[in-house]
Amino acid sequence: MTQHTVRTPATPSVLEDPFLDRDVAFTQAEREALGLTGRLPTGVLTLEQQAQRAYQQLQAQGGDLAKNVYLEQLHDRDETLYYKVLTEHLVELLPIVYDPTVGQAIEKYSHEYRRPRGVFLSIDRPEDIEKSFATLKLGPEDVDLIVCTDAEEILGIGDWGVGGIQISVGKLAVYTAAAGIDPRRVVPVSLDVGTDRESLLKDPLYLGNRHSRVHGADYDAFIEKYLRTASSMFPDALLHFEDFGPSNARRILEKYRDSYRIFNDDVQGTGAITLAAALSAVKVSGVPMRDQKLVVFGAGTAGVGIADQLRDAMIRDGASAEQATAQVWLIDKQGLLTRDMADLRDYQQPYARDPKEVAGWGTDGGAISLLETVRQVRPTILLGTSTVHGAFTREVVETMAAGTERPIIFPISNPTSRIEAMPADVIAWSKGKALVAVGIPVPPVDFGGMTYHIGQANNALLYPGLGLGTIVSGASRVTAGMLVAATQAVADQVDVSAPGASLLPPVENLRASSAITAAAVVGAAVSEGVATNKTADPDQAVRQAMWEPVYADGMAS
Ligand SMILES: NC(=O)c1ccc[n+]([C@@H]2O[C@H](COP(=O)([O-])OP(=O)(O)OC[C@H]3O[C@@H](n4cnc5c(N)ncnc54)[C@H](O)[C@@H]3O)[C@@H](O)[C@H]2O)c1
Ligand SMILES: O=C(O)C[C@H](O)C(=O)O
Ligand SMILES: [Mg+2]
Repeated sequence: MTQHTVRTPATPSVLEDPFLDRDVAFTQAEREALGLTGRLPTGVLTLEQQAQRAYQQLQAQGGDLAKNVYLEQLHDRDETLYYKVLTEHLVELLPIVYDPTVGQAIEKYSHEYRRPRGVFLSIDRPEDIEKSFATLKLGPEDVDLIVCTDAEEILGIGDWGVGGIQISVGKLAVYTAAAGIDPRRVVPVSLDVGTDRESLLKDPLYLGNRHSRVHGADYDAFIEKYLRTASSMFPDALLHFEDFGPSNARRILEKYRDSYRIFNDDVQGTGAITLAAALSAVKVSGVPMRDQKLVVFGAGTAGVGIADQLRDAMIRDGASAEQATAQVWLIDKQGLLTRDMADLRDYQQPYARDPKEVAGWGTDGGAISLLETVRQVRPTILLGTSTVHGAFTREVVETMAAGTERPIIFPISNPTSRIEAMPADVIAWSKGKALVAVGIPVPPVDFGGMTYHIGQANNALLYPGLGLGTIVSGASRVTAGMLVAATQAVADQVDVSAPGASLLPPVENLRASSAITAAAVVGAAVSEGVATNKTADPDQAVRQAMWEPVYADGMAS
């Protein structure tokens, strides 16, 4: 019998490692030294030329999902090139790697799957958490940031099981593109606790745990084990929680915020960016923050997170706690929330109204509707976090505009299929009076001879800077003061003096804007006494920390 020798891998390992690979940008000398002789076409291109080619290939993809898949493949091949393309075309590509296209990538995850990225932790094998992180071969000081999701409430599209890994990947891509967080020092995580989506459970190609969602003590123990293991293996890492369901997002944050370096993006990031947009809008409307009246439609994780931040801002502006709380009205599936309702969530309770106060209000099948609430309250701010497409009807917007001179209207449910109203409609229905921001990127709106620039009230305009500031300061906790500093830093970057101006900084400037936000966060972490790296010059510390997509000088090693 012929003796076969063991076959060496067909592709040299350096070409398989996305942090080392430069493909045809390797020089002849590098090719020689790395054992790549004869394994690449002779031509040597620069990073810029490779980025041009990749961008051309991207343009040839048919549709946004195909572009997302193409970019993920590039991400898996050459991280530097991926981030070069992404940062150079951020305005165009953010909606592809992030919201709204990331929603499709999540829904189609098991079918579009090419290769794994991230760490997949299963509730059926909690004993594997440590072993799984250990396979990364990263030391205790090697990780700055971990984004995890259990995918129960992805954007506004619900439960997508293991496909949720793509929101962890997308959020991290934004952290790097927007704030220069080093992509070698981050980890995306899927906490696979099952799914209640029948179509996934029945799909033979579904890649996640094939059972319904686990709740209760086993779920809690799994989350606690994740937190304990991640923070003891990587004590410097910020632990970002994304798209958990309404019964867990806030509960986990409240339980662990004082003992771990955790951040819930949907509660805290969303609250902070929406407050930044509201601060800009208040400058235009002239109604002081302490006198604002807020109606929240969709009183879940994001809605109440925002309500809390706006209430705190009213208090900082001089309102008493009682007055500020009384200036918030929450509406959920039951209609306007009142204290006599048996099924209120604990975080909704502080804002539930006294039934006596609303006794004479019109009801529809027993519930007080959004329209009736707007009619009665004459709110100055209307927020949409309900996932109900079209809920802000013409009548609602017209009623809002009849009750206040410059209504502030933020339909921020994502993705586009869930938005409560499109900005062009809100502006037209309010005859150009409404001050609008939404979660997705939208083009400017022309109305009545004016151009209205619509700010993107998406936590992506805030969390990258907050994260960078947390990492640079080595903050042991993400404090309320750090969130306020981030909010104020974003709001301060906006000039609303021109009519139709955006309420938030443009995505074009996201890198510069995130650096400013990060420096403010470092300052707050130092003054709040949670910084472990105390720097005298936050701006410089932040700038130095920002990773750039370049092939480092010398040989890849
Ligand atoms: N722009 C941003 O930065 C940002 C950030 C976080 C969340 N969001 C969006 O906000 C939406 C909600 O996200 P979440 O994490 O708070 O989800 P969630 O499930 O915690 O909250 C949604 C709430 O809306 C309520 N709701 C559903 N149907 C309703 C109806 N017909 N009438 C009134 N209320 C209704 C639900 O009962 C729930 O309380 C999503 O679309 C998400 O994409 C946007
Ligand atoms: O992911 C986004 O676009 C924002 C937000 O975190 C959301 O859940 O919608
Ligand atoms: Mg989210």
